[in-house]
Amino acid sequence: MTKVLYNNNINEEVLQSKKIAIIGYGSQGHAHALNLKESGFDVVVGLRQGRSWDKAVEDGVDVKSVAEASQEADVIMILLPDEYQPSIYKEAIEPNLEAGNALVFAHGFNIHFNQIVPPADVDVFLVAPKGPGHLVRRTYEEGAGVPALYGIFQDATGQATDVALAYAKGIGAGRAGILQTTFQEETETDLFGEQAVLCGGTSALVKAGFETLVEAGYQPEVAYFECLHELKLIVDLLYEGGLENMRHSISDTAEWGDFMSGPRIVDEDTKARMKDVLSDIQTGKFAQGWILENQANRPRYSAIKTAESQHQIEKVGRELRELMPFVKQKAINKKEVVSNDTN
Ligand SMILES: NC(=O)C1=CN([C@@H]2O[C@H](COP(=O)(O)OP(=O)(O)OC[C@H]3O[C@@H](n4cnc5c(N)ncnc54)[C@H](OP(=O)(O)O)[C@@H]3O)[C@@H](O)[C@H]2O)C=CC1
Ligand SMILES: CC[C@](O)(C(C)=O)C(=O)O
Ligand SMILES: [Mg+2]
Ligand SMILES: [Mg+2]
Repeated sequence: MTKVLYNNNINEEVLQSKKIAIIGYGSQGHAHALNLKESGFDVVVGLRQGRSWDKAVEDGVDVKSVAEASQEADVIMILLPDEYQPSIYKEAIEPNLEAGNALVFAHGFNIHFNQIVPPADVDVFLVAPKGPGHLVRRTYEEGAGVPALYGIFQDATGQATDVALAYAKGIGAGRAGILQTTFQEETETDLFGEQAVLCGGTSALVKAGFETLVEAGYQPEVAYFECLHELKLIVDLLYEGGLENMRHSISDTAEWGDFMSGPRIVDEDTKARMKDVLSDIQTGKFAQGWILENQANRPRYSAIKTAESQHQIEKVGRELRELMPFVKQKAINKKEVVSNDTN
């Protein structure tokens, strides 16, 4: 089995004498900054003036411009949206890099697809949590953590691995498990997972199920509870104990239906299309398309985002969640975060 590291395998001393700049205070940025700070490390956040800046100040974090934070830090973690990283790196980070600094990423996209080419005299590594930033923060506060991958692209100082592991421990990943990877493996598996299973595959499955029931004349509210709301409860069982645990909790009727109908929905053709998706990631076709979409100011991204927000499942869901105070509460917390910054 691959070696999985936990807190007691890691000595964080190497990071204690260093200043860490977290560039960006969005989903991952706020989680890394606050977790590292509470783990006892010296953190500064690099931002432009705006919503995130105000939120970080409100959270009691030291905030400076991207250039200033990069200049004074030894370890610079770039937690900006992937598509904006290359220009901000060129303008405000690269001119402030010193030999022996560490340049860090939570996703390998820009290094792997050559959008950022760092100088040879800095360490370059990734610490990539395998979960959304808000959960990196929430689980840390609960005394738990989200697993993370680490990978070394350049080891100019000979300390890159030790610093990467200390960083991963600082954000709470050592409570859940830390695995070694490469930039190529992290980039390709992360893109595949989010497109085929976690985000793209799941959204498409949920919408198709909802539409099938509504088009057959069933109430949209019933379809919403069946195909979206209950998914969280089922996924909790998967998270806690895998497929077996989920199947232990559901009825035998559901389990038989799972065995009989699941493979009719996701069959060999689906798997062949998954392989196409993976191939587009591996060849760089997906990355090229996303880079061009951004260069054109995101016309397709914006149009699809608007259309998706108007889908019937979203309208029905908004209404139903208003009537569930326990779900609504979480939504309000999230909305506050979103309205105060972009995370
Ligand atoms: N989202 C996630 O859970 C995960 C993300 N990752 C990776 O982490 C990295 C960060 O992603 P994510 O957290 O989603 O990013 P977000 O979209 O949440 O980041 C937004 C942050 O970037 C800041 N920002 C945007 N443009 C600029 C700019 N021009 N100058 C200064 N600050 C700017 C925003 O500030 P402002 O308020 O001023 O706009 C905000 O603080 C990416 O590499 C991503 O692939 C990895 C694992 C999971
Ligand atoms: C699943 C999406 C993700 O890869 C993540 C939260 O891990 C992302 O890029 O946001
Ligand atoms: Mg991911
Ligand atoms: Mg991702």
